[in-house]
This record gives sequence, C-alpha cells and structure tokens, in this order.
Amino acid sequence: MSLYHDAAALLVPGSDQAGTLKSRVFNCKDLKSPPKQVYALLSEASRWSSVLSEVVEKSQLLQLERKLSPSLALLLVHDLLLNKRGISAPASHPLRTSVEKHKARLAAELTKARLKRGFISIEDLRVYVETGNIQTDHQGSASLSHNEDRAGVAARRWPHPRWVRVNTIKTSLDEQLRTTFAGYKHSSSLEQLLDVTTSRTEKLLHIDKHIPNLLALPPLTDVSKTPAYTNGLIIFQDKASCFPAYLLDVKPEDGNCMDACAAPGNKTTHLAAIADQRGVGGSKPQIYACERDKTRALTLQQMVRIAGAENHVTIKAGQDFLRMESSQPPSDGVGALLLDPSCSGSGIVGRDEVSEVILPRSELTYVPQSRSKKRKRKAPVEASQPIVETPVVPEETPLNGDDSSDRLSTRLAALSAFQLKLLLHAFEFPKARKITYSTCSVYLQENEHVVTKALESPIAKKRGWRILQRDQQISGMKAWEIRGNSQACREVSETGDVDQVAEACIRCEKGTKEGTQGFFVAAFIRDGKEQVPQKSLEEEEEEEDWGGFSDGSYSL
Ligand SMILES: C[S@@+](CC[C@H](N)C(=O)[O-])C[C@H]1O[C@@H](n2cnc3c(N)ncnc32)[C@H](O)[C@@H]1O
Repeated sequence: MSLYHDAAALLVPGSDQAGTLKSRVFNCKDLKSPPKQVYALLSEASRWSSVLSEVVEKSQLLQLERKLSPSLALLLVHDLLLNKRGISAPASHPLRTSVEKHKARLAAELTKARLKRGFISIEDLRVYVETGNIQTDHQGSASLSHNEDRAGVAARRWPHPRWVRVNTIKTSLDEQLRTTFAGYKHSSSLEQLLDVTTSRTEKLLHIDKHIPNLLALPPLTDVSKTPAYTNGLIIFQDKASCFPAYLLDVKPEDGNCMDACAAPGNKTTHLAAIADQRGVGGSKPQIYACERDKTRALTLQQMVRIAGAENHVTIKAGQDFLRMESSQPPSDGVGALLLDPSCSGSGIVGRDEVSEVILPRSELTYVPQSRSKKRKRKAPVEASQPIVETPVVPEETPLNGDDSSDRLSTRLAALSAFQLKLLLHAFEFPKARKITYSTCSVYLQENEHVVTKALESPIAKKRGWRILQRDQQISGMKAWEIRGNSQACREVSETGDVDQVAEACIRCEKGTKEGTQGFFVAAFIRDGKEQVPQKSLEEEEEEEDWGGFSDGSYSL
C-alpha cells in the first residue's frame, strides 16, 4: 500500500534529509501517493508517536508480525485506532490484516495509555495531543529518561488555548463580543475553558485579566474562517507575545517608536493598536519596523496592511537594526524601542511542526525457533534502545530538548551574544527612554543573563539605563506572578545586587494553566537628558562584523 510505504520512508529522516517534515514530503520526488495525503498522515502520526509507540510495544505487535517495521506499525496503528476511516487499504490487503487482527489488544493498550495520562476520554487525549502538548512534554523532559517519559511521569500538562487579540485599530472588544463571539458563554476562569470536557460541548470564551482586548478560546476552536479574522479585526497572538508592546506602554510624549526585529509583525501591529488608542490629537507616535530578512519583511507588510496599521507603521524592509546609525534619522527621534530578537524558540508550543518522532522498539533479539528450515537463521539483532529521531533543526524552528548539550550550549552562547549586542545598540539611541527586551525562549542564557549583563554594561551606566521595577510596571504586568530567576541573574552579575532585577523580569511558562507559551520580557528605562556624543560607543569598539542569524524564531 503505497501511502503507508511512502510515509514510512519519510517518518524518520535519513542523514541526507534536512528540513521540516513538510519540506521533506513536498520535496520528495519518489512519492506514489498524493503528497498532501502523505503529509497529513505523517504529521498526525508523529504527534501521536509517543502514545502509539507505547501501544505497539505493549501489544507486542512487532514481535507477532515480524514483517512490520516500527514505522509501518506506527502509521497503521494510527489509522486503525484514530482515523475515522480506518486503514486506507482493501480489506484483504496483507498490511491491513496484519494489524487489524490485533485490534482488540491494541485498543485495550490505547485505553491503558490514555488512563495512565489522566484523560477520561479519547477526545480529551486528542485535544491534548493535537495542540502539541504530548510533544511539548517530551521536549520539556530532557532530563527524564526515555522510559520515564513514555510512562507519563511528567505531570499532566494543560492544553494550550487559542488566544485572540481584538485589533482595536479596526474594531472594539464590545463589538466583537456582540458579533463574532455572539452566542459564546463567558468563562470567568481560564481553567474552566481549558477543561476539554466542558469546552468541547460549549462555545466558551474568557476575557484575559492581564492584557486588554485579549480573549482565550478553547484549544480546538476555529475562528479562522470568520470575516473578523480574514479582515484583520481579530488577530491570533499568544498571550505572552502581547506582553512586550503592552509593557512598553507607549505614550504620545515618547516620540517615535521602533520595533527592531519586527517580522512577522504581531508585536508591531499590537504596538500600533496601542499607539492608535493613546494618540492625542495628531501626535500619534510613528513606528519604524525593521526587518533584516526581506522575505520575512513581506509577511510583515501583509500583516500591517491587514491590521489597518499602515498609517502608524513605516516598514524598513531588509534593514539590519545593528546598522541603523543611532545618531541619524529616523533613529535619533526614537523614544521607545521594542526588541524581540531571534532566539532559540524553546518556549514555543508546537502547533504546526513536529520535531521528534518516537518509534516503537522491536526488542526481541531472536525469532522464535521455527520448525521450517527456511527460517532457521537468527533474526538480525535489533537495538534494544528506543529509536528516537534526531531532528534536523533549521534556524527558524525551535531547538528541542534532544539537541546534544554541546551543540545547545554553543548555540545558546552565540544567541546570547547576539541578543546582548542588539540590546546595547538600542541603549545608544539618543532620545530613547524605554526599551522592552523579549524572547520566546526558556533559557537563562537568552534571558536573565542578557538583561543582567546589559544593565552592568558601560553604556547602560553612562546613559543611565535601569530596569523598570515591578511596582512601576503597567497594571497587568505588575500583577503577573511569574517573575525572573534571581539565581540566574546572580550567575553573571558582577555586583550581586540582583533581587530587584529578577523581580522586574517577567517569565511565562508553557503547559501551565496560565495557557501561555514559554516567554521572557523585561523593560528598561532611563530619565537622563544627556545625548550620546556624535561618535557612538559601538563605533569606538573594534568589533567583528556580526552577520547574525539568517532567520529568527517567531513568537506568534
Ligand atoms: C523573534 S522574530 C520577531 C517576531 C516579531 N517580533 C513578532 O512578534 O511577530 C525575530 C526577527 O528578527 C529578525 N532579525 C534578526 N536579526 C535582525 C537584525 N539585526 N535586524 C533586524 N531584524 C533582525 C529576524 O529575521 C526575525 O524576523
């Protein structure tokens, strides 16, 4: 059956197959089945792989059906148990019969795997898996052994809601509640909304208590076909990703703003919406949106247009922020900067891409003694270790927990140096008084380390930059409970005076009942009136010309 053979060949990439699952499928010239069908099967089965591998192993399917490879078994069992249409093969096809005859045993193992993870129905488990959480569990549990992870040792995680930001440039929260979300029941708690048993049967929404004009919907709610979405009245944006523009808290007296690393543009359009609301008379701040990558700048352009933010935003396509001369226009008139640079993306909750596939083990080393002479030979010894795909990690996709620790620490050191460099460049802008620095990374190196080093840098001291203390932050951010890690600040601090710095930093965790991705943000302020003399510090230093990363992870 070509569909399953095609898919099995691509489930785990060979060392010569780089790129995402999607690109592997659509670039493959040897497929006999439609690529769309192969991709759909692969992405579904990959998401389910940790559960299904357990089912296959416990049922001993691979020992009973020696002709099945681990990949084929995973794909066939997926369709048998989870696809409404079952296995796409004629009823008498040997592949189909080899799995179907074990259906009762496989179904029983799926039930056990579900109950072990604490889900009362298969639909509840489905929501959890399809919102990327099983994958997240595995990535987040790098310190657990493979077996521990399979056994579901990691505590049950909360599914990820669908966050919707009402775009106040084009509409209002009240209007959206009356129109797009008419008929939705309001849930006062996010927890209730994330309880899949309730939210599967009811249209629910929750109005966020930290970020104005932000709504949460149950994980699998699809409003992407509504006119409000297609016309840019509502925008899908994770709650944590709304923190930087909100924390920047722009006011007309701030002058112009700059989004230094802008594409695809969620934070730019959020900033534009806030600027639009705050504009007094004609003095709305102008937002310069820099994006070094010209292709990504096209997405930014499209996003700004759909959001109706063209009057507020000037796009600097192909512009490297580090090459923006701080003392020249437009930089010299910029009072507030939003800095959301490329990062490891380790906080992203994987909705669309599966970076790791867990295959079932076929651990018997001998074929049972056969009476037939033909089958006398020993079967090849198969690895008793689990087969875990080592994912190929393109720069724009999140690193995962399986990355070798050497590779990870080298990459984090490079990212951290790059992020610090961007932040120090922002510190030089002569009229700048406010900066937010954010990443969708959970790593200390990209977060507290960068913030602490920046605060203790000569340019910060010279220009009077300090952290925006928690009690000075805008109400929703002051109220947010998860703060920075003081130990991490201390690790790189020369003064050790870091408790207030950590308290000023804001963190978001993934997989919790707060419903956010992993994220970090801190704000810096300065009141001094001094200007940096013509020659910038950066020019004085003899620094190598940083080429940067060709792409960034997005925090959507
Ligand atoms: C994390 S993404 C930004 C996501 C964006 N803020 C949003 O919310 O949609 C980082 C972006 O910065 C861009 N970038 C990286 N280095 C840059 C630089 N030196 N100057 C300008 N843009 C840069 C990357 O191409 C990438 O598009």
